[in-house]
Amino acid sequence: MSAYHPLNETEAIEIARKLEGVFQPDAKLACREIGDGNLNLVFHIADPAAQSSIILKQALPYAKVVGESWPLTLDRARIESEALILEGSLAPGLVPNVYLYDPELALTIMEDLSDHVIMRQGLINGTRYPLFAGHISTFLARTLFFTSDLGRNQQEKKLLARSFANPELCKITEDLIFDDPYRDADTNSFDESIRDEAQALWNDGELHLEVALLREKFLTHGQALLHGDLHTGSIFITPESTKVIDPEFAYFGPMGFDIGAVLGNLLLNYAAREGLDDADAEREDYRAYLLNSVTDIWSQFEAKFLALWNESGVDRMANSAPGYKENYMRRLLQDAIGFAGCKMVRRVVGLAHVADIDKLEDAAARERAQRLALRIGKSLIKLNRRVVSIDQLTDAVHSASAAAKA
Ligand SMILES: Nc1ncnc2c1ncn2[C@@H]1O[C@H](COP(=O)(O)OP(=O)(O)O)[C@@H](O)[C@H]1O
Ligand SMILES: CSC[C@H]1O[C@H](OP(=O)(O)O)[C@H](O)[C@@H]1O
Repeated sequence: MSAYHPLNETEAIEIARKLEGVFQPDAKLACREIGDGNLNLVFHIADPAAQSSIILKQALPYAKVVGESWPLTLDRARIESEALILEGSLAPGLVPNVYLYDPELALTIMEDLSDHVIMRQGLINGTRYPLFAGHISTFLARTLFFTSDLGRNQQEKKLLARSFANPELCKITEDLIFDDPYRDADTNSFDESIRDEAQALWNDGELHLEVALLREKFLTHGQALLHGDLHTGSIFITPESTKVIDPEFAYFGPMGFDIGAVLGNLLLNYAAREGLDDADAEREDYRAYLLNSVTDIWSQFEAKFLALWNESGVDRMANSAPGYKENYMRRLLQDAIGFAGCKMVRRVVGLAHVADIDKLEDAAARERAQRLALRIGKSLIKLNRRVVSIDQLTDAVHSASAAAKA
């Protein structure tokens, strides 16, 4: 019989106490369940006297945000811990250390990052993170390159892909990002005041073609091992340090999906500022910072990825075919921009929104932010296959902002 059951705080303490080399045997441990995500339990366990602490994350057999009516595999705890360990080896210092994975209880014990803040909250507070573009571009370039056919032996890559099939979590993304927002689905959730926008999404054939093409990529293009859910709620940050958490959606998919997740979530914060009553100059200054971050992330990613390719490329044809690298990087940029747009649309009309917009208390302000996020998202989706430069993203964002004000 399986020993699995959701833990309470006392049980979490007992498990943490057994972890070698962390707590003294007689330590007085305190525990709080702090999970604020959509899926799992997260326990913070600390010995305040010794100033030591750990995080114990346990998968529930269902999606917490919906309840027991939405069963979900416990194997996602294995995927998350294996992905964290692999990412940590490829991008040292950019993910938490994993101390233990227990398959029976579907739990992972990892480094406590409570001295960082969740980036979504940091952006909502208006904090700037000058090192972020450098850190996240390194994370993306190294994890994506070294798990792709460009940087890894292709037979080994196929074997690795077996452990990251992750069909149940992929299905969540396939539905919530690439299908439900474009039809009158039960899972959708939006304010009545923007029903006209939702209906426009359901009836826009040009948009549906682009989303169907991006969905096809998500379904079929096993380019590299993705984090799979790289939004700003999956990033812990300080001005000096960046740590990526929560890769339970990891699978072999199109690289642009991870890049687009980061860019799209920065742009959701940009759109949310439409609803803030900051003095205009201050608001536009922060928006300029966000857009600069977006272009820096892409430029630094491109440079780092190409440097890795030039130094460590394992595929003779890909290394030497004239024009192939340029073609590859252009397709990556196009995918990133298309996926960024999809990520924006789902967070306004689909299940599971973002605090940047939802926490705007004034209904009219929230509506302005939602409409702008949709305008930007749709424009990026429609633009994606025509993009040749990251500047086109910036232009599209400026045009959408200007049109929203007109
Ligand atoms: N390593 C960690 N250190 C400190 N807090 C953490 C850590 N991992 C998760 N948390 C806290 O738990 C919350 C939910 O974690 P997350 O991994 O995003 O769960 P879910 O998979 O349910 O979305 C985070 O927003 C953060 O507050
Ligand atoms: C029913 S899961 C909805 C949504 O939640 C996940 O995010 P997180 O684990 O960070 O809370 C993921 O983005 C899913 O699309």
